Amino acid sequence: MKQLLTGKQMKQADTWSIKEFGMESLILMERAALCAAQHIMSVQKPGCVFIMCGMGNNGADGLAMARILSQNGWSVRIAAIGQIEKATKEWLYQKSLLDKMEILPVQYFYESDDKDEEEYRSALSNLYVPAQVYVDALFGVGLSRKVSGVYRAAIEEWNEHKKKCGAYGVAVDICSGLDAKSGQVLGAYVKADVQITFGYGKVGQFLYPGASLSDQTITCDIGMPNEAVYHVDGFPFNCLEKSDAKDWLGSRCLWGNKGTFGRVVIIAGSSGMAGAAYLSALAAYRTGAGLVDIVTPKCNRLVLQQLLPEAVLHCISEISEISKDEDEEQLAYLRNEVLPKAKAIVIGPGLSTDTLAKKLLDMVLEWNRSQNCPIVIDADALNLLAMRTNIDHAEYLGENVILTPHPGELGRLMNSSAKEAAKNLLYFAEELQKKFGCICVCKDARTVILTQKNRYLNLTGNSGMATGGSGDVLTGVIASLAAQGLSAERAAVLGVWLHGAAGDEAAKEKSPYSMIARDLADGLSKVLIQISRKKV
Ligand SMILES: NC(=O)C1=CN([C@@H]2O[C@H](COP(=O)(O)OP(=O)(O)OC[C@H]3O[C@@H](n4cnc5c(N)ncnc54)[C@H](O)[C@@H]3O)[C@@H](O)[C@H]2O)[C@@H](O)CC1
Ligand SMILES: [K+]
Repeated sequence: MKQLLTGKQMKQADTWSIKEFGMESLILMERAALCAAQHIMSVQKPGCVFIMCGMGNNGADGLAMARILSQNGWSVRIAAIGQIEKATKEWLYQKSLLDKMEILPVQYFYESDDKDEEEYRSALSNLYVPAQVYVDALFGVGLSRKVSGVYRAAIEEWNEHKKKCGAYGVAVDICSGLDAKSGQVLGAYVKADVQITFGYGKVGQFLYPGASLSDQTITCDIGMPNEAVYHVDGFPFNCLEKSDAKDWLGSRCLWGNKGTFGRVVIIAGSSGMAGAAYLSALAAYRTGAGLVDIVTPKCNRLVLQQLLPEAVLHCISEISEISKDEDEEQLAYLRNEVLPKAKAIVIGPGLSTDTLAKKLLDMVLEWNRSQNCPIVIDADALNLLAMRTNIDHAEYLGENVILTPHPGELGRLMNSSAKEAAKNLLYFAEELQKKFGCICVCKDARTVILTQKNRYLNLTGNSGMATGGSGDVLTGVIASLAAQGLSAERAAVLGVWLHGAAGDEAAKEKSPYSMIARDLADGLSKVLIQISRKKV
C-alpha cells in the first residue's frame, strides 16, 4: 500500500525525524539531493544543468544537487531567487560548500517592490542559460501562499526557457506552485518531466490538476525513520496497489454455490432510467455476486428482463397507480421478503426523488438501523438525503453505510456547489465524513475514500470514465464485494480501485473518447482475471 502525506504532514514527519529521532537535517537533505542528482545522471550524459533555487530548504536541495552534479562532471548554473536574509541555515551551509569549491556562481535575484512582472522577466531572462537539464528547486512543501512578483516571473521564465531549449525538466520534491495538499495550483506553476519527491509522495501530486504538472512522480527513500509517519496529525492517505487488490480479493471458494457468493439487492431505476438499474446489476454480477435482485418500477420490467435475464426482478407500482393499502403491501413485501435475503443493498441509481423513492429510502435506512447489512447510497438517494435537514446523520447512518457522491451530489449534501466541492474535494470529503459518520466515497478524477479511521486516495481510472452510467457501475461493484464478505470499508476501497482499473482496461481497447459505461463491465472481467488467485 502506497502512503501519501500532505505538505503539513510531511513537515511534521521531517521535524519529528530531526528533533525527536535525532536524525540530522543535513543527512536527509544530502540523500534527497543525491537521489535527484542520481536520477538526472541515470537519464542524461554529463552536460549543462540550470538550477532555479528559492531560499528555503527546497532551494538548499538545489544547491546540494549543484555540488553533486558538478563533482560528476556537469557544468552548473544556478539562479537564486529571493532575499538572502530569508535563507535557511541549511541553505547557507550548502552555499558555503559551493563557495569553497570556487566553481559555481550563484546569481541572486532580489525581491523588490519597484519592478513589475515584465521587468522581472526581462531581467531574469539573462540568467536562464540554455541547458540540457532544467531543475526547479524554488518551492517545496513550504509553499504557503499564491505565487506572485519575482517568483511568478521566475517560474514562467523557467517554463519558457526549458521549452525553448528542449531541456529535461526535473522538479525537486514537488513542482513549484503546486499545493501539496489540495492539488490546486497557486498562481504560477512549473511543468516538469518528472518530480523527484522525498520520503512520501504528496497528496497534491496525485490529485488534479496537480497530477497533470509532470509526466512522472518518483518517490525516493531519504532515510527518514519508518515511525515518522505515525507522528503526523491525522492519517496518511493510503493508495491501494495491484498486489493489495489481489490480497483483499482473496480466493473464490471452489465449492461455493450462488448463496455462498452473496445476494445483492439493487433498488434503482424510474421511468426512462432503466439503464441505471441495469448497469448496477450487471456490475454486481460481473464482480462475482451469486444473485442480484432488482427492485424497480413496473415500466422497466421488459427492458431489464431482456437486458439482464440473470437478475431477479421485483417490479413495484408508482404510488399514483395504486391505493394506500396496496402501497403498504408492496413495501411490506420488500421489507419482509426481499431485504432479509440481501447481503448488500444498493439504493439510488436513476431512482428519482419522488414520493415512492423517498419511502424506499426511509425503508432502507430503517432496515439499516436494525440489521448489519452494508448499504451503498448513490445518486437520487443522496439527493433525497441532502433534502433532509432534521436528522442527526452521524447517528442515523452506521459504519457500514457507503455514500458515493460525485462533486454535484457532494455539493448538495454540504449545502454548497459542485464547483466548490470539486475544487476542495479533500476538505468537503472530510466534512461529509464528520457529518454522516459513515464511509464516504467522494468521486472525481481521483476518488477520495474516508472512514472513521482511515483515508484512501484511488489512483486507477481515466477520463473515459466521465460518461453516463459509470457511477451506476461502481455501486454494483462495491455492493457485490460487500455481499461476498468483504468489510464495507474494504468493499468501498477495492471497489473503487477495481472500477478504475476496469476503466483503464476499457480505455486500452476503446480509447477514453469512445468508451461507455457498459465497457467497464467488460473491463472488470479483464482485471479480475489478472488479480484473482488460481488456487484456494
Ligand atoms: N531536513 C529537512 O527539513 C528536509 C527538507 N527537504 C526539502 O525542504 C523542503 C521544505 O523546505 P522549507 O520548509 O524551507 O520550504 P520551501 O523551501 O518549500 O519554501 C519555503 C520558503 O518559501 C517562502 N514562500 C512560501 N510561499 C511563497 C510564495 N508564494 N511566494 C514567495 N515566497 C514563498 C517561505 O517564506 C520560505 O522562505 C522540502 O520540500 C524538501 O525539498 C529535503 O531536503 C528533505 C529534508
Ligand atoms: K520544487
